[in-house]
Amino acid sequence: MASPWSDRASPWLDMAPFDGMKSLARKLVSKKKRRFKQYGFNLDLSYITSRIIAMGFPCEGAESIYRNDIFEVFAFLNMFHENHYKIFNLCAERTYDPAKLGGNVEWIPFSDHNPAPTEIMFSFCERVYDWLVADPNNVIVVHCKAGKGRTGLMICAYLLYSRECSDPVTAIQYYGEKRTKNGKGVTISSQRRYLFYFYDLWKHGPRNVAPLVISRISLYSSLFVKCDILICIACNGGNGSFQLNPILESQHAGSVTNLVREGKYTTFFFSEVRILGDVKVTIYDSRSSSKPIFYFWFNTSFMDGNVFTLASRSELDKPSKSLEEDTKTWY
Ligand SMILES: CCCCCCCC(=O)OC[C@H](COP(=O)(O)O[C@H]1[C@H](O)[C@@H](OP(=O)(O)O)[C@H](OP(=O)(O)O)[C@@H](OP(=O)(O)O)[C@H]1O)OC(=O)CCCCCCC
Repeated sequence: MASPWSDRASPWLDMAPFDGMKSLARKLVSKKKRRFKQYGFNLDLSYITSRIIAMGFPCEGAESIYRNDIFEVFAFLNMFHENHYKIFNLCAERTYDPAKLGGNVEWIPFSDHNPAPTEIMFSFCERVYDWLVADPNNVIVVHCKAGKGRTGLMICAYLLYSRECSDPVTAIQYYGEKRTKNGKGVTISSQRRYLFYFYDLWKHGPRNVAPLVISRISLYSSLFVKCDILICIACNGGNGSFQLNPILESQHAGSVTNLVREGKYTTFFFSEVRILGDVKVTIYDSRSSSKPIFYFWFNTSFMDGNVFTLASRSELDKPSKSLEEDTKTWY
């Protein structure tokens, strides 16, 4: 899709040109994301469609050396989309004064490398739709920190909601191509899983929110034979919020009724761990419980059958480099 701007002179050209160091730092931090480098701008920003813009976080001060400068973003938006842009900030770990970007900013904060409950995905799509349908010149700008994963999850949801893409695989591929040079936009496994959940709900309507009981967790990897594993399970009780309440922390006495190790298999048995709605399972090594070995999310309404299996390392979120490719886990 062609970029929707004329060849008007850029006021930004009047500003002092970026020096080599700043340009290099921005390029390196952008990694494989496509940048907007025209009319004197140098922004971590991509047009996904002519009306959907993805970008990295708008910063001030030293961080604007290697990320988007909030004042440059403001100049860009007012040059090409004055009075017709709405910004969605998905970044939980930082924010800014919305007035510095004209004030039309909605904050939907969620954590880096994690999905959003489908209820929040639908609410986002409804607000985007209302804005875009209000005026044919209106555009949306979606960002998180890098403007890649969380941004991609929500933009792909809208591409499905608006039927600009026919299915999640197409949406993920399309977004990946428009946002990155290597086609890798939405790469976190649980973010992709939640996009399939969203698509199922969009196509087939709501599901019954099903409570489940976890009685065992099995892990297959030589790594688990050597370390003491901590398992943390939290869920939101099906209320569609980001607020996850801890249901189980295996280091607490009584949570684990038995632990069986056979070769590379490690199986934890629990006394009736009840879960409902969005569930996050996090596996730690007790010796370094600051950084998980891996984690993942699922929703109990999408559990077809009694076993939830992640059959390879690539299905885990941010897996430790020490996990083999054939790592498995099932519940
Ligand atoms: C001279 C500069 C050399 C810098 C080289 C840095 C090269 C480099 O790796 O830059 C990138 C890093 C990290 O970059 P960011 O700080 O922007 O972090 C990214 C962000 O968390 C993405 O999530 P989201 O915000 O899009 O939701 C995530 O994608 P996902 O969640 O999908 O995995 C991505 O992981 P990924 O890359 O896909 O694995 C992270 O790299 O930047 C910094 O560390 C900023 C500090 C840079 C300090 C610069 C000081 C001047």
